Amino acid sequence: MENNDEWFIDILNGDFQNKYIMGNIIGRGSTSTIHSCLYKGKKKYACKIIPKNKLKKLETQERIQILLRLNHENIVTVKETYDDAFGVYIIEDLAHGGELLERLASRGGYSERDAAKSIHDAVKALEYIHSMKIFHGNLRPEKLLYATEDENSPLQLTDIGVTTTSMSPYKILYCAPEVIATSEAQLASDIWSLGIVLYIMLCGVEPFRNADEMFPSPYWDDKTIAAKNLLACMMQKSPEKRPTARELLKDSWICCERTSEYSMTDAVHRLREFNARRKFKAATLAVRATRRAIAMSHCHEEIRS
Ligand SMILES: Nc1ncnc2c1ncn2[C@@H]1O[C@H](COP(=O)(O)OP(=O)(O)OP(=O)(O)O)[C@@H](O)[C@H]1O
Repeated sequence: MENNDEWFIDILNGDFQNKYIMGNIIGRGSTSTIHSCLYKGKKKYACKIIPKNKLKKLETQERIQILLRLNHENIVTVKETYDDAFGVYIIEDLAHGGELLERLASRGGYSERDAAKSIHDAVKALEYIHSMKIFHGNLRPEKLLYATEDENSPLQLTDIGVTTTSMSPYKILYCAPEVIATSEAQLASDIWSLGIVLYIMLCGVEPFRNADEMFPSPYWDDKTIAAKNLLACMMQKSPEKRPTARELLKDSWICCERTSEYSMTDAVHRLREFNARRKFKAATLAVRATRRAIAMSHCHEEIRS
């Protein structure tokens, strides 16, 4: 078994506590807990705490090296990392503007053009990491956060390849067919996952797997051919046939060239229901994960004493 005690800098001996004051929990995922934290009494950051028992040492060290190198306006910047016997602590920019679907669902209505603007930001982030041959591997709506509360805030991608991806039924919704079949993701798998996010944004329901009709009535009656064509390309079964992120940046719908400004009020109602269900499922997974982490930390304490 690996000795997890000293992966990087020991948080207890390092200067984490001199620099940061840990604040409230602002988010929970199935592998981590996210706190706000205050740097030198001045600037707020997010601190993501991942228990080491959910990570593989070498893989995590490599991924953290990558994360620290990333620098793009549509990616949440990782500032530094720490670790102690319990976990890895990733200090990153605090995304003040909340999650993508939360913001859309809180609006009275939104258009294909509004959806395209957000997707354009997500595609720019993918183009950047894909150009370095890095894939996200776990792209879902909660990985797309607004940097600020401003209406024109950039959308940012987070959690690039840090956690090991367990396949819960909830996560499978966003997994490309090749990931479900082989558990191996590739660059094109991110394009499929983003396609699912866009599908949900446009009609407020998830795609019906194995259905004959990809765009069933009444959900898709008022959507443009350009939007449907784009989705049909992004969600092709064969990964080789999907457009690359670079190609998507030239797509006229994504670039908002004549993209419809008609307000999709039905979609927003359905999106609110979808979002409530999504939050409930994510919270259930997070509670289970927290219980497991607490049980593990008790074991750890017992072994130490
Ligand atoms: N930098 C950040 N700023 C603000 N909120 C954040 C930040 N990072 C994560 N969050 C919030 O915390 C929630 C959980 O984060 P995330 O999904 O990355 O956890 P996770 O444990 O890696 O998830 P999983 O392992 O289930 O994929 C997000 O949905 C988001 O609301």
